[in-house]
Amino acid sequence: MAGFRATDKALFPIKNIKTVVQLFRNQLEHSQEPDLSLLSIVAGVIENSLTSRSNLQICEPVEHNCLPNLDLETITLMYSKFQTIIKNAVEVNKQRKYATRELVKKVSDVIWNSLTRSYYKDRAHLQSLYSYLSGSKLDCFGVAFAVVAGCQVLGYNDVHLALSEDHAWVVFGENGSETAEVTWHGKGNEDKRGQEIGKGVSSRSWLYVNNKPVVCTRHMEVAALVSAINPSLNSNQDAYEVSELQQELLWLLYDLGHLKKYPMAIGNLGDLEEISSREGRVECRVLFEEAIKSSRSYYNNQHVYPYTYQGGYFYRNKMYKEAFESWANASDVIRLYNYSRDDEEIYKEFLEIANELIPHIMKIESSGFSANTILKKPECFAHLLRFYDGICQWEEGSATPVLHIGWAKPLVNTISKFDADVRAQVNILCDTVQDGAKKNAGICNNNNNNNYEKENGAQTETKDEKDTNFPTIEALTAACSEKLLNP
Ligand SMILES: FC(F)(F)Cc1cc2c(N3CCN(c4nnc(C(F)(F)F)s4)CC3)ncnc2s1
Repeated sequence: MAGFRATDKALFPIKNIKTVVQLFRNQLEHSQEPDLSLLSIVAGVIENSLTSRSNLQICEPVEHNCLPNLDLETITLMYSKFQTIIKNAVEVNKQRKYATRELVKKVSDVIWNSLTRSYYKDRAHLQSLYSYLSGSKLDCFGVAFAVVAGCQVLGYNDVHLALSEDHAWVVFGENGSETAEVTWHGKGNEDKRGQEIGKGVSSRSWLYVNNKPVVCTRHMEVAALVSAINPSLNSNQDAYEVSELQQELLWLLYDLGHLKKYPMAIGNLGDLEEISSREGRVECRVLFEEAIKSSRSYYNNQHVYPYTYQGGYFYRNKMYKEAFESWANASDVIRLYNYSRDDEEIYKEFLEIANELIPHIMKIESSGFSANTILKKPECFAHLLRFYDGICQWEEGSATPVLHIGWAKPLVNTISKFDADVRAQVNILCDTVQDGAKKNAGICNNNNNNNYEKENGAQTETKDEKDTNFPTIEALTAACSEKLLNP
């Protein structure tokens, strides 16, 4: 059983980040299960006290880093409150080893029905059990996490959190073979709580990552709650102590091996390292590469965010050719999905890259001051075509259109910045490979070694490679922009 043990209680009152890390280390390294409700309450109290307006002025700097006094009393009260809510509401049939769908649905109902009637669901700091216990508010992730923590309280250690890039649900039963929705997704969609995860059209949507979710162990559920810590004070400031705590805890989880199969958590750590790097740690660029390797190794390269984490890093550091390659690799992931109305988050991601970031790069690069401009590099043109082609293919076979005229102007603008002699150096080698879900004559750069290239056999080559009896880039560009201009 998990639990709030004497060794943990001895750490209170907690006055600094080092002691919080020690509490997490105790829980993670102890042979028994880490206690999700205890750790979520502790993380939530710290986050909320350091990011809420009320506390700003009175946060006295206790020792060098200023944490509010975390006393045992406060934490124990909330910890027992959660136990009581769950145990009083759900009678447990102790004969059963595994949870049933009814049990999971019942725990979800207890959480669901105790939430405040209506509140702004996308607000920050609504992810922890502290938010649930002190304000009866949770966000979409928070509900799923609370259900898993609730099932842990009841002794069902088969119930685990399953995470896609924009949704969360649970797995349970023998070898976690059963799945169930336990929370809502997006705005204005009926929740599907209790149902098993989409077998229908939604299974081809990015939202369910082609059934390659991150299925958490207890330790990875701790990584999820740490990843969900939100240090933001407001839209352009972070509470320093909260992001420092998050970074320390992510390194603890990293060192213990619990981020190996969790690309987004590695990406989160990469972002924090870019902002303030730790002595003696790998540099953030390596972390972004590790997140990509993790997705390729454990999730059949079906996740997009590892590439957009990396692309964002390259973009911020003015490494534009590398950014184009990361974004083209992200596009190679999305091309195999069908776009559905639940995929707005990733749609916005690609829209921002195509219509804000790439045009911004083209503006800088064509201002004539960049000596070794990317506009002279055929591989940059190849990456861009692969990027756009992936989005075109994402749309193919989807019930919902992706592209509209708003995409065309930036696209044509971007492509036309490359001179004909540069474009002519890019060959499109296409062979249409009938692949279960999507035919394609896609473009992919022969530098990326993800399985897409092997599966589909389409590459681009620069001039000095094979000869050119293939449709020229002009033909493809014209076709692509033709399609865009006359959908
Ligand atoms: F559970 C849900 F529904 F919330 C889905 C999850 C999201 C998410 C996450 N995120 C989401 C992606 N995210 C990104 N931040 N920047 C990103 C990139 F565009 F730069 F790639 S992606 C922040 C952290 N980080 C750890 N774990 C999870 S589980």
